[in-house]
Amino acid sequence: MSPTAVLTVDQMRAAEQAAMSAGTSEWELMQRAGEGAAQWIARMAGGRDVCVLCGPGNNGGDGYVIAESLRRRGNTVHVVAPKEPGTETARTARAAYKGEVSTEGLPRNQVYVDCLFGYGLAREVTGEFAQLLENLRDATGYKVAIDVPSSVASDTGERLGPPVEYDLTLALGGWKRAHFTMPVMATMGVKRVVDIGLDLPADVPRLSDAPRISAPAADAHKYRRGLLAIVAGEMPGAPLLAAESAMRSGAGYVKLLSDHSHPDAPAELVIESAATRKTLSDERLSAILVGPGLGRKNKARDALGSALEAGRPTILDADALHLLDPAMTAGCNTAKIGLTPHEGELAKLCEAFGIDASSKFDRAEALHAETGMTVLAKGPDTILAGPEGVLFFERGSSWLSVAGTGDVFAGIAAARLAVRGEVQQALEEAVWIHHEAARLAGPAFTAGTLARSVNNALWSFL
Ligand SMILES: NC(=O)C1=CN([C@@H]2O[C@H](COP(=O)(O)OP(=O)(O)OC[C@H]3O[C@@H](n4cnc5c(N)ncnc54)[C@H](O)[C@@H]3O)[C@@H](O)[C@H]2O)[C@@H](O)CC1
Ligand SMILES: [K+]
Repeated sequence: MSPTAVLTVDQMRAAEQAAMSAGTSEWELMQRAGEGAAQWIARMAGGRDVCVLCGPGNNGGDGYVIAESLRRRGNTVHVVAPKEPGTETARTARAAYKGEVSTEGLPRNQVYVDCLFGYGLAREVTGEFAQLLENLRDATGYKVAIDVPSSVASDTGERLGPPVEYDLTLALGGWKRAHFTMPVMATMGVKRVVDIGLDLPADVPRLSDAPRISAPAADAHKYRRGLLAIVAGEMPGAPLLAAESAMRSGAGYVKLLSDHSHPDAPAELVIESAATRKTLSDERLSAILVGPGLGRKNKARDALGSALEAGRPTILDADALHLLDPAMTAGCNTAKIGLTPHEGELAKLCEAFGIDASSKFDRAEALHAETGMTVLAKGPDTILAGPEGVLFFERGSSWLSVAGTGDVFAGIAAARLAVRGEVQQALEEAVWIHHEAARLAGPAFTAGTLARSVNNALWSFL
């Protein structure tokens, strides 16, 4: 079992099929899933009454196993099932449940366990099922989604029925993509995987694990710890913010290449005149950041061209992503380049590189596959596509939705690249550091406060 694997419905079905071919029956898998979920629910419920909503498929089957397990533990259990089970295994589970079943209505003030639909949900939820989900949405009580919320498509996170806010979501056997896709991932409450003993594939997208960040070597000096050059442009504020966060992300030396006067710059930031081909070809440069505040005029295009020509490990953000096209990257070692687009920039890049995909996941994956560049698709959900595969992330603070946090992120990413040298590792670390800095910065922070929280965020990963 690889607990971080994030699977499509087809991959999940294949893993279950493999277990069944190896001799474990579907009923055995359902019992493991239901019993595993019931252990969590029993803990959360204490002695409270539990209401289990059962659908017509195997997700409903899990519900009957959960209901019977909780009934045996002494909880008062109500099952609401508008339809009789339609699969053989769910019928077995139904027969094993020794309590009452009603076809409609929702008792009040319960611990609600939603087993109407799992990954088999294939179309819009209507009729009595939609009514039940609306009742569940409006009910007061602790709400648990089994496997996935019942109105959500597992592969895409698409909403196919009334939205419900859950307190706990128990993924059965492994994560599905919907668990890390906005906006539905924000409705799932605490998320946990219930292990049912499946052998999950290793070559699939996975959930990022917290990184380990090393302190500098005992004999480190500023160049060995990484020298980062930040290429400024038209607007002075954004590259300065990126520099503020980069200086606190572990690199030994951060230079801002800018013709602005920067009266607010901290004394420890080295500011040199604007980037030229010559300054960017300095062999000591461990990484280059281009994009924040760059502008989109000819001068900006030239600066980007010089940075790409230098061939150093490079992060491209903001305006650089608007200027980038296949002609500019031709001849570059794209394995050294990381892109950090938000949604609009990702769409623009896909247009420039001729990629026809619509979901964030597909766009990020295809852009990496097409160009060789590593793509960090930012936003309230985050997808990283690079040579090591695709990574999903848990959500960061929603206070990050303020101007300048992207510049702060770019600074962290570029500094980690200067330290690590590997683009995908640097971007993965940067997401964690950014989220942790946001947590430490508290509510309603500004980008400047966020940038100044970055060094303390590193504590969590040492
Ligand atoms: N296959 C296995 O080995 C295991 C499956 N498990 C459970 O099985 C679930 C998947 O089961 P199923 O594939 O049976 O599918 P689901 O139980 O998710 O639901 C699909 C059922 O509902 C119907 N349906 C789909 N969309 C509908 C709609 N909008 N309105 C009305 N009916 C609709 C389908 O025709 C099918 O009967 C998983 O999410 C998980 O909970 C677990 O028991 C673990 C083992
Ligand atoms: K469900």
